[in-house]
Parts: sequence; C-alpha cells; structure tokens
Amino acid sequence: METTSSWKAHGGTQGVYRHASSATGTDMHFAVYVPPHDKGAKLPVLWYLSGLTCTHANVMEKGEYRAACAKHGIIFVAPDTSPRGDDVADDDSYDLGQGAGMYVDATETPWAPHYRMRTYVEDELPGLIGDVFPADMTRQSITGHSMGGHGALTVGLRNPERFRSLSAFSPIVTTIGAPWGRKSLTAYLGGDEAAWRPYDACALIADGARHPHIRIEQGGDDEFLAEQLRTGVLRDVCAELGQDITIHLRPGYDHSYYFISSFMADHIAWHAERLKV
Ligand SMILES: N[C@@H](CCC(=O)N[C@@H](CS)C(=O)NCC(=O)O)C(=O)O
Repeated sequence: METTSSWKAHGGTQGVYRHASSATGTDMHFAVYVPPHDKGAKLPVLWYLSGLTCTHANVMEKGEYRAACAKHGIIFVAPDTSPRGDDVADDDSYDLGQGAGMYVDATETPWAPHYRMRTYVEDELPGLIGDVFPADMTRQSITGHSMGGHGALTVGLRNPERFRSLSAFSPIVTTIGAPWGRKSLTAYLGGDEAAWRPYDACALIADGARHPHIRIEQGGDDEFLAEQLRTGVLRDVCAELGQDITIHLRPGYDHSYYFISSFMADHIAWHAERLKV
C-alpha cells in the first residue's frame, strides 16, 4: 500500500492510499480519515460507499464528515466505485463501467475479469483496513449515497452480524425495479434476475434478510426519486414484512452533496450511538 496524500484535519489525518487489489486485478485508491485518538487505541469504522460517476474523492471533498468523525472518534473509509484503467472494460454512458461498479461481482463478458466490487468492499479492503489502521473491526457500520446507498444496504443486509447499523442517503432501493439497476445488472450479471437478488435491498428483505438498525435520508426534490431510487418501494416492503426502518424525507433537498453534507453529521452521530457499545 502506498500513501498518495496525507494531511492533518480536525486534529486527525485525512489520507488517500493506493494498493494493488487482488479482487479487481487493478490498482485501487481509497480515502481514510483517522480522527485524533490516544496511542494504541482501536477505533470503530464507518464505511461510505459512493454513487455513480464518483471516486473516493467526492465525499472527501464535499461530504463534510471530518468534524463529526473527530467528535465521535470514528474512522471513515471511502473506497472507489469501480476498477479503473486503460485495460479495464468501460462504456460511454455514465451509469455503466468505470465509476459505476454497482458493488457486484460481475459474471459476464467483458466485465467479469475486473468488476469484482462486492469482493473488494466486503472482503479485501476490510482486511487491509484492519491490518494497517487503528481500527476495531468488531465495531463497523456502513452508509453510502445513491448507487453507494444501494451498496450500503445490500452489503449490510448480507452481513448483519458485521455491521452495527446501516444508513443510506438517497439509495437505489431496488435494482430489479429501476432503470439504473436493470441496465447495469443485465450487463454485469446477465438476464437471470435470480442472480440479481443478493444485489437488491428489497429482494434481500423479501428473501428473509433483516437488520435491526436501518436509516434512510431522502431529498424530497431529488430528481431521481420517482424513477430510479423509489424509496416508497422499500418503505412498503419493510412495512409488509416487519423490517424496522426510519425514513426521513427532506423537502427541498436534491440528490447532490448539498443534501448529503446537510445530514452527514446526523448520520455519524446515529451510527456513533450504535458503535460505542
Ligand atoms: N447528472 C449526474 C448523474 C450522476 C449523479 O448524480 N451522480 C451522483 C451519485 S448517483 C454524484 O454523487 N455525482 C458526483 C458528485 O455530485 O460529486 C451525472 O451525469 O454526473
């Protein structure tokens, strides 16, 4: 692992790192904020999965998480959203290929060799974070935005014992039931929707997955809400199947980091309550 930048922020350290990923077969960048802490202390970890077109850097520059992470003593980890490079398959559209990994392990040509973001965020990167940073990997929570909200919900619902709490900003709640999901999962996983179900938050809950602490923040004026994000589908599935969920609809807010940054400190405080015990 190589440190590409490291600067002091709110008494802690904001770093960006690069490593050769065995999951993706490419170099991957990720960002980690380590808050001020006593020597030898092990700190809880909050994962943040980003949305379409993003790298590790969008939330680092616009997410406004550092003050809250410093206050609550939480490490914040932001991976990239896909493998990248000249040898990595891509597409001209913004919602497929590089920047749009959808947190799946692709099985289809030409994506399968490198698009293994499920293994990367679920297995490989946690191993590295636990080895290299002062992280208490028995205390993890996960959040994300849009495609990354889908990632947070699906990674969290598949691994409820690992994550104390799941939250999401403007998540894609169903990949099967919305165009962004249908387009990318058809490409990455093929046409058999049974293979998509581990990558659809609503389908996971319908298939029996549960988590005791799920919180959603959704902008009421988000341009993607009705067609792509479909928060109401998750609300209805949870009500019908008895999955507790807290959904805050915030009038006047859109899909952007103006919205995310407005509620980031609230989400970190909410996760901190569950990470401290
Ligand atoms: N209109 C956007 C659609 C994609 C989009 O809104 N991406 C969200 C995540 S789903 C984002 O965070 N974009 C980067 C940013 O705002 O910094 C585009 O074409 O780039």
